[in-house]
Amino acid sequence: MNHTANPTPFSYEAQVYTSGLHDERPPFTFNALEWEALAKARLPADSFGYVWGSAGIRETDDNNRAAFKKWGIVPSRLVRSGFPNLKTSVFGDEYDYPIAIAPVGVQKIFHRDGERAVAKVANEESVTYILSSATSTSTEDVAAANGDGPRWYQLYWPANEHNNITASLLKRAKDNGYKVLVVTLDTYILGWRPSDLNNGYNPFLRSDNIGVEIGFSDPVFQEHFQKKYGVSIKDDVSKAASEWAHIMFPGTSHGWSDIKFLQENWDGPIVLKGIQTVADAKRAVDHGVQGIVVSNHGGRQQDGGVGSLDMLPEIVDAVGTKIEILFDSGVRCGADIAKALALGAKMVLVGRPYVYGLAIGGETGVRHVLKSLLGDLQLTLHLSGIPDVTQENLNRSVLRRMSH
Ligand SMILES: Cc1cc2nc3c(=O)[nH]c(=O)nc-3n(C[C@H](O)[C@H](O)[C@H](O)COP(=O)(O)O)c2cc1C
Ligand SMILES: O=C(O)C(=O)c1ccccc1
Repeated sequence: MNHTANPTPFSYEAQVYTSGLHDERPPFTFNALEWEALAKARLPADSFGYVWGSAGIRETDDNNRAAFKKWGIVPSRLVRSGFPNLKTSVFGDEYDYPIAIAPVGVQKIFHRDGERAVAKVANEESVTYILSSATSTSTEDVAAANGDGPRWYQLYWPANEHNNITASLLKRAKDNGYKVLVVTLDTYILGWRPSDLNNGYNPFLRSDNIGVEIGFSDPVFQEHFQKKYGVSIKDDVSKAASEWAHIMFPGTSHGWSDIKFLQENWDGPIVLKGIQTVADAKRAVDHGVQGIVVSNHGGRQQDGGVGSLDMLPEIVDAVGTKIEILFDSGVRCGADIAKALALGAKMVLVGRPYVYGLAIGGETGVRHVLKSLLGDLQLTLHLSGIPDVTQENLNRSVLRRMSH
């Protein structure tokens, strides 16, 4: 199937300059590094702390950014190509753009329109939407907002004793048109995050229980809760929220042999998110999954870690011909996306930038961020003489490792 709704060449800057002639200004800055500060000015301290937060003293987060700066793009001249084609092919399907909306939970703490706004804009801009299973909007409502847009489903994986709940979550995702299952492996418990610890803030345990919608709307979880406590969810909402939080984040990891259960309960591609070593990438291949996301969760889980991009080349060298490799953590601009693609990623997940856009301006903000990143990516490739994002044209030969 082709997820290609938008075949026309992309040129956001041309649109912006033309509008400028009529005194129309973009909704907010194009400087991607200023989005964080704008979001901070808009949000309550605890929700800003939640999106900005990283583990420990933020070394992993810092290393994520530093990793991009170790590579420079070297341009080729006199290349007669038009505006670069950004289409990419993953798991046998074609997608208009090589970026996806990273799964981010509890989006209503950033804007009242939350996941709905993001899913709607993702469809309009033809960007793949990955729904977090820790969201403040149900699987079904997000699918409705996303319409015929490309969408994938991210699983926080309940412990084996709750396999019936996992099966129900997967069935709902399948029934609602989510094509790829992304299983996050690095977050069976939340990391040590000083910003949230300072605020005593866990979005699951807030009084309005904003991050538990997928659980509360799940018939198998409803039944489980009723059976265990003898009351319905609405009769003891805070107990139900804490029960759901413990199911989603059981505190201990699954093992590799548990992957089989997911394969038996999902008939599309399965992607493991959070891989950081060659050994694990090889295990993923051995266990027959279709893809991995080289990711350290944006540095939010384990501190003192390597930059996610630092690990990408060796993982691509080891398993790149056997499995699809996606990437996230630290992506902030078009050149970052180009570097991750050049190092072998098929698709790049964007996290905090679009959340900042959501916080700053709801749908308009998300649209501006996506268009900016794609416009920047496209011009960066164009001016580097790179006609498209296939490995044939966008590969390590366009990068130089810098000495600093
Ligand atoms: C506020 C927030 C919530 C997140 N929630 C989830 C989630 O529910 N599931 C998941 O797999 N990853 C989650 N992530 C991690 C992202 O999917 C992604 O790996 C990370 O944001 C990438 O790093 P970046 O923010 O530096 O781009 C979350 C990240 C943020 C910032
Ligand atoms: O904060 C996160 O990184 C995350 O994955 C999460 C966990 C629980 C609720 C929402 C997001």
